[in-house]
Amino acid sequence: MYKIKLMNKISKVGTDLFGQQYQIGEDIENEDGILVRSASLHDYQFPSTLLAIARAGAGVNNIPIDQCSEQGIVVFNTPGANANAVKELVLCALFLSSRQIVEGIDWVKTLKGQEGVGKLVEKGKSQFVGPEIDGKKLGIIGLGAIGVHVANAAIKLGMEVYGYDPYISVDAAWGMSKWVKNAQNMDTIFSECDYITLHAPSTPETKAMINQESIAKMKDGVRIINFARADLVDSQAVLEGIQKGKIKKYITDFATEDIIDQKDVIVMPHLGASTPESEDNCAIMAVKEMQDYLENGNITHSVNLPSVHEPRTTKYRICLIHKNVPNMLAQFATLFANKHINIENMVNKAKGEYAYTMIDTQDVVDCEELKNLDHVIQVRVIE
Ligand SMILES: NC(=O)C1=CN([C@@H]2O[C@H](COP(=O)(O)OP(=O)(O)OC[C@H]3O[C@@H](n4cnc5c(N)ncnc54)[C@H](O)[C@@H]3O)[C@@H](O)[C@H]2O)C=CC1
Ligand SMILES: O=C(O)CCC(=O)C(=O)O
Repeated sequence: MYKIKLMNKISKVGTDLFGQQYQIGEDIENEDGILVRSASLHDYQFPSTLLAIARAGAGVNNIPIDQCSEQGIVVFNTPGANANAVKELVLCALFLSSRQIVEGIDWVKTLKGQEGVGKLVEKGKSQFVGPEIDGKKLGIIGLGAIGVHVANAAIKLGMEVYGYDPYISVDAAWGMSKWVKNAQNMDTIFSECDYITLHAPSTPETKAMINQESIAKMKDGVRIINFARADLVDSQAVLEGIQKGKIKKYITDFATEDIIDQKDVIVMPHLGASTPESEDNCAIMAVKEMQDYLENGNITHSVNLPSVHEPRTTKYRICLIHKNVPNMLAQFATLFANKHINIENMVNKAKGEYAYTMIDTQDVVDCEELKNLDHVIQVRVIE
């Protein structure tokens, strides 16, 4: 029986995929796996039983990745599973940033009870004029699953699109419209674009990338959209930019105390991925990743360990998480040889400081001896 703890509401379409051998719930203790959306795990005490965390979503800044790696906990996410949902809301944000829609709607509500609402509307509407996006320049920082979707859609809407991503993947580049201009640096985005949208993860490198200095390089009247994470933007610098008339609008999916009631700031309650389609997609992908790891040791879409996937052909599979240092495989092979256990298949891959080895055998091995080897973090036998 595997125990799965739910840290957020996860779509039933996904959790229903867990079979009879799973116990799932919010109050589970000593869990083998955690399913989470945006809940923070930074202060969560991981039980020694925990093998894997699956984030039903893209951003993993709510999970202490280094700590997980040190404890041999595999962390998965669900790349691209919510990208279309976010793209659609970013397109909405583009229009909200241009056309004073929210402000206009709020104003209409203030006319309740007044005589001749129709006439008042026609008289007052000129205060809510805003430009069309057709022909304007959009800068996209981060061309991953979401950035590429947004770029392609914006091209179709007639925008001139500039993209910046120093680590763009081959897949993302293949999926992107050829009309997207390759910005060699962020300054090109800042100096050229009428609209700037952020789609890079929260990392030490992206922290406060929108700040006083970068805002100073932007065009007057720039509109900034942030559906990535709050900490990519120095909100005080944005408020200052708005006050000075440099920034026309700031639209974000992340509520922080200082911006929620400010003029020319529109704050959404982290709604980017909140569609039934995206919630189902993320849950299904996260559950499948978790199941395949717990039952077969296979790793797909992990952010801290390499992708390893092998069909099962033997009675036992020994899964080892260890440091990515020389001589590990030789030590494993020697230990198996000394026990006269034949290795029928062995695969080893590394990601950064950590590595993962799967060894398939017909005979069981004593885990304690493997665990006692230097640099071995976790040993598990799957039958
Ligand atoms: N508002 C919401 O509900 C959601 C927000 N997100 C946020 O959006 C981010 C992006 O999501 P995806 O596109 O699915 O992830 P992704 O991993 O497919 O794309 C991220 C892209 O950012 C690029 N990047 C990394 N560092 C960069 C830098 N310093 N400058 C420019 N580009 C950089 C990467 O190379 C990658 O291509 C997530 O990390 C998450 O924080 C994601 C999903 C929903
Ligand atoms: O699960 C959610 O609603 C948040 C999605 C998100 O921010 C992400 O996938 O990074």
